[in-house]
Amino acid sequence: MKRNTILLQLEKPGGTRISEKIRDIILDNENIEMSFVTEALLYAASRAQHVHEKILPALKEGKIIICERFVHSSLVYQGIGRGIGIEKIKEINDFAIQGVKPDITLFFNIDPEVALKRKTSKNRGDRLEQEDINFHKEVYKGYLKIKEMYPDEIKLIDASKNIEEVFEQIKKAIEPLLQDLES
Ligand SMILES: Nc1ncnc2c1ncn2[C@@H]1O[C@H](COP(=O)(O)OP(=O)(O)OP(=O)(O)O)[C@@H](O)[C@H]1O
Ligand SMILES: Cc1cn([C@H]2C[C@H](O)[C@@H](COP(=O)(O)O)O2)c(=O)[nH]c1=O
Repeated sequence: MKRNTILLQLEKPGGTRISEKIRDIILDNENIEMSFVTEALLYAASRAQHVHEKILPALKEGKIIICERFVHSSLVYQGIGRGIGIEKIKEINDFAIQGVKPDITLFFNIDPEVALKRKTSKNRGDRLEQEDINFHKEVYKGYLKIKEMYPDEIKLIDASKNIEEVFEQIKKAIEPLLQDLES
């Protein structure tokens, strides 16, 4: 289908009233007793609502969607970081997303220690961000593994560069795709 060029900026992984409530439960620093399985299912549930309420209707209207974080995040954080396994996480997410598949995924490649410093410079960070640095290193390695598994779907962006340079890389990565969609 020819897509029109309206960009729909969507929040992650909330983006709807219900998804935001689920996200608050996941990231609440007080929920220290949450099991890894519960965490994985809640991310999938939040994503299911997002797909149902926002993504599918927007796709039907021919809109181009930019979404921060999608299934790959769960594959690496819950599948690898939490040790549940990529296959199980893929299974529950396949059920959640009803066949929706991104045309392209941008992976902002940066040393996990630098990323964590950036993200926690203003506050102490959410329940996931407060995990030990080794967890974040595993997640980072997980993203590299996922990139090897799906080389054509994922484009690497060097996020160690300044914001202007990062923006230029993003434009270069998505421009061919936008041209394809408009032709
Ligand atoms: N290229 C860059 N160089 C230096 N600082 C950066 C760069 N890109 C982002 N930052 C800073 O790093 C912090 C986190 O960036 P950003 O909000 O883009 O990450 P995020 O993963 O979307 O965060 P979250 O989703 O948790 O809000 C912000 O304070 C932002 O200003
Ligand atoms: C979508 C998703 C996210 N996470 C983790 C990653 C972050 O530490 C927090 C919050 O996400 P944000 O978008 O950076 O604010 O949640 C995760 O573990 N699994 C996921 O599927």
